[in-house]
Formats: sequence, C-alpha cells, structure tokens
Amino acid sequence: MESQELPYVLVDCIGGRLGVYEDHLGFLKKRFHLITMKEYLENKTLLSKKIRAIYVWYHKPAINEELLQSLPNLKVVASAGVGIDHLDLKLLSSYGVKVSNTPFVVSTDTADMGMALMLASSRRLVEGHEMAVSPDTEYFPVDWLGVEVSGATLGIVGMGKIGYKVAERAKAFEMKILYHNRNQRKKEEESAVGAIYCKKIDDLLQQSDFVLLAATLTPQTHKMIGKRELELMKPTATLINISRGLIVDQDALVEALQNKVIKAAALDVTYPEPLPRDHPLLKLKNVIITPHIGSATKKTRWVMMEEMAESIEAGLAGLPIPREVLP
Ligand SMILES: O=CC(=O)O
Repeated sequence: MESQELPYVLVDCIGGRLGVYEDHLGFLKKRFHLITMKEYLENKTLLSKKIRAIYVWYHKPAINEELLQSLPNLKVVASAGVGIDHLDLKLLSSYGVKVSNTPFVVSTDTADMGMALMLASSRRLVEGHEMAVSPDTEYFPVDWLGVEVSGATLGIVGMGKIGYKVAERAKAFEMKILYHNRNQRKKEEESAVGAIYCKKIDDLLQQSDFVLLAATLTPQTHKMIGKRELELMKPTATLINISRGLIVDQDALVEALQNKVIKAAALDVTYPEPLPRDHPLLKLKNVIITPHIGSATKKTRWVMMEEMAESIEAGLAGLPIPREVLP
C-alpha cells in the first residue's frame, strides 16, 4: 500500500519529541500516516479533512471542542492506558467519535509499581542510593533504619483490576490487607488474597501503615484524600499513589508531610505532571516521585500500542471497536 493511502492519524509531541516510542514507529508507520499536532496546525486546511483518528499518549493531544470541530472525518480516539479522565466522552460521542483504551494490559505492571514505591519508600532506597554514590558522605549504615513492609497493614483504596493485583502481591509479603471500594468484592475474591472490606474509608485510613491509591479519577474521587483524611492516617503511615494526582489534595499533602502528620509519600502521579521545579513536594526528603511510569515496561507499552492500532483499524473499517469505552 502506498503511504498516502494509509489513514491519517493525529499524534502529539511531548517535550518537543513525538509522543510515540521510537521502537513503535515502524509498526505504526506501516499502518498509519502519522501527523503531529504541529504539522496539523501548520497545515490545517490540507489536513483537517484527512485526519480520521487520534492516538492519545500520556493524555496528549488534549481533545477539546475546537479540535473536534476542525476534524470533520474523525472517527476514533485510541487512548493509551486505563484512565480516561482526560477525555470528555459525551462530547466525543456527540461528534460521532468512538473511544478505546487499553484497560487490561496495564494492571500487572502498575501493581508492581505500587509495590516498588512501597518498598522504595519504606526502605529509603532513593535516599540510600544518593548517600551511597555521593563522594563526600561518610558511609554509615547504622543510621539507615526503615520500616517493615512484611507483616504491615496495607489499605488499598480502589479495588479494581490494579488494586486487586496489588493485593495479590501484598499477600506474598504477608501483609494484612484492607480495602475500600464502591462495591464489595465477591467473598471468594476477598478470601483468595485475604482482603477485608472497609465500607468506610476512615476505618482503612486509621488502621493502615501504607495507604495505596488505585482508584479511578471521577468527580466522586477528585481530591478524596484531603486534610481530614490525612489527619486520620497514622503519623507513621505512608501514602502511595499510582492512580491520578488529583485523587489527592496536593496542598494538604504537602502540609501533612511538612508537619509530620504522616511519615512519607511515594507518588507516581501528581498534578501537574511534571511538577514545577520549585514545587514544595520536590523539596521534601520523605517523598519519592516517579514520572507516571506505572505501565512503562517494554512489553506492556508494546501491547498498548498494538491494541491502540487495532482499535483504530477496527473503528475505521466500521467494525466493533475492541475495548471501546462507552460514554
Ligand atoms: O496512567 C495510566 C493509565 O491510565 O493506564
């Protein structure tokens, strides 16, 4: 097939680079004619009617009404990952645009990331590494006490696919597992991992040594962890967030960490991302921040890309869209 016959798909640039892995380009370019946002904006008249799909990676490009109005032949938006809080599904549907995501493939890696953050924070891996490689620090390991993960109480907020996978891992660490979720899991699912349901989040917050956030961002969960909730946590507890930054009131978190209301935080997500370089969270020793890399392993990112391509191809062929997200 000639490249001009391939469907035109809009992608964005992130930090001046194409928001697509180098390794994925060969696969994608065989199927699609990729147009960057910059190319599109420079050549709107020629391109607006040609673009039929948008490939959304790391929440980019932002899709608003103005963009939708300018793309009369847009049929599919394929979004990487499970969260779709960056998309206005009703608006997209009103323009006849179908949406897909990649909800299944990200769970294992994101759960691994939750465990990695919990272990890294509790055993002070980042601080320890910095000290161990620093040329002018005297190496004095007896200072480096952490807290135990094995046998501690883990409270999982949001027991969907990712939360449940965290529970499976935590079971191997002999943790006591509490969870809070809109709906209680089936008894057999609870007993398979030894998880105890807390209908009231307060009970979970008061008892947990580690509170791990794996809830979907919705208007109901927006800033659900605020000053009150942080004050309910133990002063020895750590907050881990692998879902979305906006689940937490970040100003309240900064205050709680500065005043030792809680012990520490380990965050794969913040708002905004990245944080401004002078943000107070970046100055705190009891905080670990990673750049939203829950699903960032080579294999998973490849499958995500394949699934997105598959959804675009199906949508453009008028077939049912795998993993379609309905408004
Ligand atoms: O943030 C990542 C995802 O939504 O999968």
